[in-house]
Amino acid sequence: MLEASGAWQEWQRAQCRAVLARRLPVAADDPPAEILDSWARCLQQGLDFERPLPLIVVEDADLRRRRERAGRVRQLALVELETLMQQIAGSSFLLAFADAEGVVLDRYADQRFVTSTAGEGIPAGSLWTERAAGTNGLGTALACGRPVAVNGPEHFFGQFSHIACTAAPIRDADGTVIGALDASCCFDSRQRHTQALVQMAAAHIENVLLAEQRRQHWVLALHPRPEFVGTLSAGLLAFDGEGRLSAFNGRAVGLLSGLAVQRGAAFEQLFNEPFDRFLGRLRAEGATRLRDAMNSVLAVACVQPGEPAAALPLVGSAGPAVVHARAQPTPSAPLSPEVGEDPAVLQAQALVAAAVRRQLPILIQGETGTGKELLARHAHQASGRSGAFVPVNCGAVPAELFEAELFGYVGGAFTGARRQGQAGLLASAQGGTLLLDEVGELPLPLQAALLRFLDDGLLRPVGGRQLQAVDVQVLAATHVDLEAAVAQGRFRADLLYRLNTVSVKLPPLRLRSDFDQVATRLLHTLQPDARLQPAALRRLAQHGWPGNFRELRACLARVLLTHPTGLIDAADVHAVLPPRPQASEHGPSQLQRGATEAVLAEFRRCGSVSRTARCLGISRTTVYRHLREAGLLAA
Ligand SMILES: Nc1ncnc2c1ncn2[C@@H]1O[C@H](COP(=O)(O)OP(=O)(O)OP(=O)(O)O)[C@@H](O)[C@H]1O
Repeated sequence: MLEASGAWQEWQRAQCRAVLARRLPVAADDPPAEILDSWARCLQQGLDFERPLPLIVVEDADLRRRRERAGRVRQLALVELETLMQQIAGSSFLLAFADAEGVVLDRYADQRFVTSTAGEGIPAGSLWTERAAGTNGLGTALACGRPVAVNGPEHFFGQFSHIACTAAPIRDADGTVIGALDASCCFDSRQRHTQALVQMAAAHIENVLLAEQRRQHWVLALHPRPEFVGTLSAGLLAFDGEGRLSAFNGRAVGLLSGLAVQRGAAFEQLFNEPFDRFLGRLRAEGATRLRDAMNSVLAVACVQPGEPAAALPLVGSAGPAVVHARAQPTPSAPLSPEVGEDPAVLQAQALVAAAVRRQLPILIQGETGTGKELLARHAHQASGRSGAFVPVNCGAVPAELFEAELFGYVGGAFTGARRQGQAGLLASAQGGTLLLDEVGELPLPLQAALLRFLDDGLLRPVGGRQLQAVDVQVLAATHVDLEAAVAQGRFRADLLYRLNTVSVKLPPLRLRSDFDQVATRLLHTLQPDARLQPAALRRLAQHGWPGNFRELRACLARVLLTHPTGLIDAADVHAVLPPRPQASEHGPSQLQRGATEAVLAEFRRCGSVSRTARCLGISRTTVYRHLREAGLLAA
């Protein structure tokens, strides 16, 4: 916050509230602190909410000079912008790279956005400092040195209140801000994931710059788990020949929190070992572990002075000898055509693909049957990992057997165990991906064991003493609100924060914008020559679909049974749909109630859980859940 007197702060907040109240139809809460700080800076610089400033665009010659001066960071930014283009394809957006002075040097835009008024308003050469354009993504990220999102009315000038921007500054190895990336789109079509993608892109550029600019130093990549050493979650630290810290990235500060991560710090201030001894170990045995000064063990990969920067796993293609061999991800896995064209779904798909390439844990949320497992399979494919995809339903395995199932057991570990013991699911996912489906159902003691595994990547088979390191990409899926489960003490907060490093939410069928396409495609997989009349599609779209894709498939299969000719009209659809509440645009609790009522109606009609599950195309667990919610079964 700015240094300011209480009266000035009060006046400034009153101004902000007054302006927001005018811009928003309903009373708004205070905007986030970084927005208030930015508005305060704008007011201090003499800007007036009521008097927008004309856009400043630098001359062509100046733009050329700036592009030349930006050099390497611009080269890297252009590569990242191209990748981002593919990742957020389908939504209407503009991506920009600006220099440290806030001048847009390059922009990539979706055709729809570039020809809109908003898109035309952000040309190459335009100046976006707060002084020139008030609070905005690029200007505010550059001013505060942190990633920011500026949504619609949070822009200082009302003329930008139809735009949402998310921007992240880029720092060089000295920690100086040398540019920023931004993604802007129309406020109404903003996507929550864009912010994470922009931040990951900026972090990647910073890592490459650090490795390149400290080529003559020892560059270490660290993480508590070995398989994360080659990902964006790793901390990077560069040490000169004397063992003095010369550069580090933001993740390193987080991983070594509590220690003096600052330029000039001695290796020994951060680690429990003299620098020379560590180098000796590195030469002799290719050291892969280090203890920090708080005695935590970290996996480490190291690039020696003079080695090409690309030797560092997360900045180039060739891995150094000291890191585990790891399957190289495919650069951009093709999108599965089955998934659909809904922008939120495409966005989720792009985000998981980007996250697995960096081996980050992902939490996939969505109602039952929305395609969470399908998305997880896509993520596995996109990771390029050579091991197996192993899905496990945490609600289906009895709690007392689950630990053995997941971690494996040694012979004679418990009554009924096989004599020779058995490897667990985690071991079967070695080099591949484990999907923990219905992770909210994981019993509390197992949550602790899973957390321990996520922290150190070591398998502890039940009844055994030997630890085994495995390299597994962990994905989790859930249809329940895990934050609420945490509040109720049913789920560990620390585990949730590990699992949801990246989190995506799949929309239910009733809210998908591509409903007609997915229904038609699903019908064709059942009977290629079948056709849905437009009125039949409309009737289908009115239904609430508590079982989402499973229910839709079961319904289409029923229609085809009675209409083998395959030309389906609204009455045919109506005949196989149970009476139930219509799709609603209201809040989730009402939708949830609608789904429970629909399951209850079907249960009353057919009288058994199994038949209800079959008719609706949902699992029996889901039917039981709704019956519990309706009070028909004990919780
Ligand atoms: N976009 C889609 N188009 C057609 N079928 C789909 C689509 N998404 C999912 N399905 C199908 O719907 C069924 C349920 O999908 P999936 O198992 O991935 O959902 P889920 O969200 O994991 O369900 P649950 O929460 O009950 O485990 C599967 O048969 C899957 O093939």
